[in-house]
Amino acid sequence: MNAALDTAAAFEARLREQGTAYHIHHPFNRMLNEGRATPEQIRGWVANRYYYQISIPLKDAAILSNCPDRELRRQWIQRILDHDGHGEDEGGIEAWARLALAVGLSREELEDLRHVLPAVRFAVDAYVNFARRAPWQEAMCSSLTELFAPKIHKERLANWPQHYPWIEREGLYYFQKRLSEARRDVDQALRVTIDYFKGPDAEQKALSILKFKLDILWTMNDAMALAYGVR
Ligand SMILES: O=C(O)c1cc(C(=O)O)c2c(n1)C(=O)C(=O)c1cc(C(=O)O)[nH]c1-2
Repeated sequence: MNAALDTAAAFEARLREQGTAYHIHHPFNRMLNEGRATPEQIRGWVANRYYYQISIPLKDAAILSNCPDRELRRQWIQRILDHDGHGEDEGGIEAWARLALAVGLSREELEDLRHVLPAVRFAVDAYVNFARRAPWQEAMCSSLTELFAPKIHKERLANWPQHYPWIEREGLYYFQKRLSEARRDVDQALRVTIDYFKGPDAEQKALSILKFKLDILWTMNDAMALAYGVR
């Protein structure tokens, strides 16, 4: 029993070690969070990331469509509600739209996707397509970049108000909202991943899936750095 717990803890530690390749370390993200970005660069990032935001529920619906486990579906469906909203809750996509308005984009230019770069679109679509085709446990595992997301959201909440006082504070609500949601998401996805990927080969497979997802986020930043520059 203890050996099984040790193995699970060691596997989780290896997953967490992959955080060295998280986009928090990308020069474009570092520029944003260290206060060196121009309003145009911030607007470019927000408009491009919107494509990720609107694709997340499609990705999660694809996972649900492949998952025969009712109990897990009952938990996983919360992700779609978080982003699309339900009842009185406007949801994360609307919160992202508020961020866009706060940085000076119009709702029209956000929603018609005119600023979305081809490589960002390809990278995000690769994530959705992976979720459509892969076994649902692999697709759930690929969400584990969220292990590293609370730190990046916290950096934005801590640094953006001082570096970018021209952005209305309410615009940053999305990042606050994600702090607790991401922690809960990670608990679910970690449980599935630790249960499903047993043994060295399977663990290696999980690590390669996580790397694939890290690469998606990194590639989005590469594309934005090329289009909007890095200072
Ligand atoms: O701002 C970020 O850097 C960042 C990263 C990630 C991530 O690591 O995948 C997500 C989010 N934000 C996010 O807001 C979010 O809702 C989300 C869902 C997922 C996922 O893979 O299911 N990742 C992320």
